[in-house]
Amino acid sequence: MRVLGIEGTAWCASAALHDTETDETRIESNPYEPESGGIHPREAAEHMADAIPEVVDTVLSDAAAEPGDRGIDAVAFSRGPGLGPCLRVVGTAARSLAGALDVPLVGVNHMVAHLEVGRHRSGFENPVCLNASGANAHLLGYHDGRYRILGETMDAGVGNAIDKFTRHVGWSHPGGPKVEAAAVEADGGALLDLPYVVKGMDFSFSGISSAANDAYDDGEPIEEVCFALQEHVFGMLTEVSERALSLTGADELVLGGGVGQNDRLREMLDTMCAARDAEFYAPESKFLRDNAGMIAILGAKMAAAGDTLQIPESSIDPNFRPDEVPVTWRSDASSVGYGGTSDRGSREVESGSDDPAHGSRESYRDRRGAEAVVEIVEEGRVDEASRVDEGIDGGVASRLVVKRRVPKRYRHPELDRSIRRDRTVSEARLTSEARRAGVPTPLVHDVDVPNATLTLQHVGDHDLAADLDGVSKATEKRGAAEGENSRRPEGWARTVGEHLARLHSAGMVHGDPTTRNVRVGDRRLNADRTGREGVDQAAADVFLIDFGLGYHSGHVEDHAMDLHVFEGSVVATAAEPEPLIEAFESGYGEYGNREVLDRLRDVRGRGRYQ
Ligand SMILES: C[C@@H](O)[C@H](NC(=O)OP(=O)(O)OC[C@H]1O[C@@H](n2cnc3c(N)ncnc32)[C@H](O)[C@@H]1O)C(=O)O
Ligand SMILES: [Fe+2]
Repeated sequence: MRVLGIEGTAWCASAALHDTETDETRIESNPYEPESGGIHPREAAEHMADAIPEVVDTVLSDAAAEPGDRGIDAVAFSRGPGLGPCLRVVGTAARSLAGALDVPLVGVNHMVAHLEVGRHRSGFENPVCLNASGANAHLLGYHDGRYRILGETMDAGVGNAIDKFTRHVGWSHPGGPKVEAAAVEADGGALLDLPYVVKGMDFSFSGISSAANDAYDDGEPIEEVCFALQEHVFGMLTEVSERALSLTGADELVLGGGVGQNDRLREMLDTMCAARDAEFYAPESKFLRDNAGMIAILGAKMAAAGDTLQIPESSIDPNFRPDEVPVTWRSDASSVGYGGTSDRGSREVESGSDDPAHGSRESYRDRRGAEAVVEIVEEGRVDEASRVDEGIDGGVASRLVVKRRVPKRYRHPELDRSIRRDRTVSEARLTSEARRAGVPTPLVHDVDVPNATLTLQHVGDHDLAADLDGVSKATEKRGAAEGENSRRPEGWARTVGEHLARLHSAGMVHGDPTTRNVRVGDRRLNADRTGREGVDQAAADVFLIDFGLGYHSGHVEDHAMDLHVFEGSVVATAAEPEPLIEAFESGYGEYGNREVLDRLRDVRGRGRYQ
């Protein structure tokens, strides 16, 4: 099959011909280069109107000149997201071409094209995908017929965030390559401190662009600012990518988008994947930046699946989100989701050590999460004096979790040290404070800041992600058979809402309340807690853990963000997220501030493609 692709969402007017038999893609592009400042939508659209007919002509006449011209089987175009005036030019050109050639029309989502090109060329089965482009930044994973958004920027796209700084210092568009070149010239001294903002698998760049502008205005050498900007921005993207791999159990990562051309970003992602035995693939530059090559490649897959458009329904969509696209071209049943059970990072080791001086160690488990190594230790008896917290009766056989935040080689060593230290301290402090506010959390037994290590009480017998994924259906049945108060996932979700409301009312934010950070079900602890400290049966078997990204805040926006992170993790996992989200919000509404729920609608609806 031979498919003509047309791209023109913002700056690149491009046409391409992809031949599925030879897997060759012929690309012709004409970029718009603003004389000053960033992209002006009207000028960009004028550029598209001039340049698109030219690039299409070139590709078509080249094709016709080939010996044994086999014609064109479909016309694919970028339907969105992008700048409305530009997209309209592309849509009109594509419709008239499909009509003239009398072939089907295919409407391609530009963001899905950015990632499918990497999947196509790597041959990976089921990767997590990081899109690092100008106007966007997000992590996607395929689940149940859609690409779900596992995490995304809460404000600017990554390229735009960097370009905002380069505009400030008077460099021409695009700024990304100039920042990369300047960063190489930095002298490697102390790393400038810039905001590093990760919330679950979401992240924010708005503070970092302004802080970089301020640093430059304060006379910091531009090379140092560029260096720090890259270390922070790409460190954040690499961290959330690792978290997505860990949470989904996926072991393949592909990179897409124009910023993916940056060597430092590729190096970080490569180092991170190597350290966790995951495969990393970044396509060559021409398949990363905008052009019609990726549109023709995905267009061909869609056309082969019969996923074509009738003219009346072929309108463009400037806010076209990747999770709105029904994935018709993948027949595989495989999925990535929060409940991923093929956690390659985990292994179980029976240690058998039975030294009474250190308590009897019945089993030892080493689990590699995204940022920490967790060891579970069975102890015969907990030494009362070693507890930082007080609260449960001594002398019970107890399971401990030893959690160590391991150094990350992909990250700048200074940044790495301060992140691990800060998170260890926050986790210890907030875990205890939350419990005092009535939210069930593990007891903190020991805090070792220099080694970024915490010793915590083991709570729950599985996490909520496993529940949503159906893994623990058996557990539920067993509970029912034993005549216990067996609870459905909606019940857990509701309780999480209540817990977050209590936490927020006490002026705290969890920072990462995903379904993996909710531990459920522990009969022994229920018995121990029920009726005490005002903790009732329903609430006592749902625990919040992992407060490393937590902080103190009474702001409605920060509280709404917690709810958004939780709901994002539910949507990424559950086949039917709606009832869970409803239960969660009703639980929150019971004890929490209504304003936060209103703000949540805002956060959700915020257009992120400006
Ligand atoms: C909606 C669509 O129009 C948009 N496309 C887009 O932004 O073009 P793309 O080619 O994916 O990315 C361009 C961005 O990529 C950055 N860029 C290019 N080379 C870079 C480099 N070596 N280092 C850092 N950034 C780089 C540019 O500065 C610019 O911000 C998108 O995909 O979000
Ligand atoms: Fe793009």
